[in-house]
Amino acid sequence: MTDDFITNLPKAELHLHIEGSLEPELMFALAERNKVAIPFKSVEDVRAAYSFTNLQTFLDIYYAGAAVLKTEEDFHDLALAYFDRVAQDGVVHAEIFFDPQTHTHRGIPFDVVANGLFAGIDAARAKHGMSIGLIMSYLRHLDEEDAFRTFEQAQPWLDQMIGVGLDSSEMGHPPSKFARVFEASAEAGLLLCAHAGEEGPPAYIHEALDILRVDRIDHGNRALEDPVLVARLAREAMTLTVCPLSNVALRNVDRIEDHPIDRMLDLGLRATIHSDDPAYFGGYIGENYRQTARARNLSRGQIVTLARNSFLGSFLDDEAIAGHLATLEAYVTAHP
Ligand code: HPA
Ligand SMILES: [Zn+2]
Repeated sequence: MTDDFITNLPKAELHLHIEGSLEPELMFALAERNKVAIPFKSVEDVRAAYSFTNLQTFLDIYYAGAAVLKTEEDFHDLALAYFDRVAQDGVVHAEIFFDPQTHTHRGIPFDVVANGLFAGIDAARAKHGMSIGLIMSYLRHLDEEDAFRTFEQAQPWLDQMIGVGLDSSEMGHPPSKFARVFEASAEAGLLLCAHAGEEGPPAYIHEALDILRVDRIDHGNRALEDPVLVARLAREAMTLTVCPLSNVALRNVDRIEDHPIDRMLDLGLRATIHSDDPAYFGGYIGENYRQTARARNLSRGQIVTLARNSFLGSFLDDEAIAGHLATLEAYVTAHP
C-alpha cells in the first residue's frame, strides 16, 4: 500500500480539536501580534515541551497555548491553516470541535470565537470545496451549569452548528454529569457525541450511550475491555473515532505497533482514524493513517474500510454520504 494511495484516499475528519491544530509557528506569530507572553523562547522550545505522560499533562499545555487566540482574525487564521493542511490529506469533509469555554473563561466573547471560526470555515469551503461542520464541545472538568451557560451563549449560532461534544479531563467526570445539557442540546436539533473510553472505563461508554444517547463515540478504545459492550457497539454500528498518534502520545497505547485499530475492525466495530490534536501529537490525519497502516501492516481493504467508515459515521445526510462513498469507490477502482 503506497503512502500516496493512503494520502489521497478520500476521507472525512471527524475528531479534531481546532485548538489542537495550533502549530508552534502560529502560536509564536499570534503571541507577537497580540502581545501575549508565552513561556517559550523558540519554536523548538515549544516542541520540546510536548512530552506527555497522560491526558492531563497534555491538556495543561493545550489550554496554555490557546491563550494566544484573541481576535476573530486569530480564529479565522487558525481554522484556515488547518483546512489548508488537510486539503493535502484527501480530506473532503470535516467535522471539527471547538471548546468555547476555553476562550470565554479568559474573557474572549463567544461571538468572537464563532465569528472567526465560521469565517475560516467559509474561506476553506470556497477555497477547497470541502464540506465542513462545527461541533461545540463542553468541557467536562467544569460543571453542567457552565455548560448550560455556554449553550445559552450559542443560541444565535445553533442553526449553523451540527452537534455538541464532550471533552477535557475524563477521569472523575462521567458523561452522566452532563445528562440535562445533552438533552437540551438534542432538543435544539443538534447531534451528539462524547469522548468516552479514552482514559475512562467502559462504564463511561455505557453512560454516553444510555444516558447521553450519543450518535457517535470519540475514542472508545477501552470498550475492548468489555465484550458485551463491544458486541453492542458492533450491533448498533456505533462509530468510534479513534486517534492512533494521540493514543501513543498520551500513553494510552505503548507503541503504534501495538495499536488495536485492526482488532477493532475484526470485532466488527465501525472504527475510523482521526488526528485529535495534530500540532501536539505529531501528525495530521494522513500521518495517522500512514503510520498506523505501516505499523499494523493494514491491508488495502482495511484502509478503505476505515475511510468508508469515516463517511458512514459522519453527521451528513444519507444522500451526501452516498455521494462520498461513490467518490471513494471510484478512487479505489482507479488505483488498483
Ligand atoms: O484528546 C483529548 N481528550 C480529551 N479532551 C481533549 N481536548 C482536546 N484534546 C482532547
Ligand atoms: Zn479528542
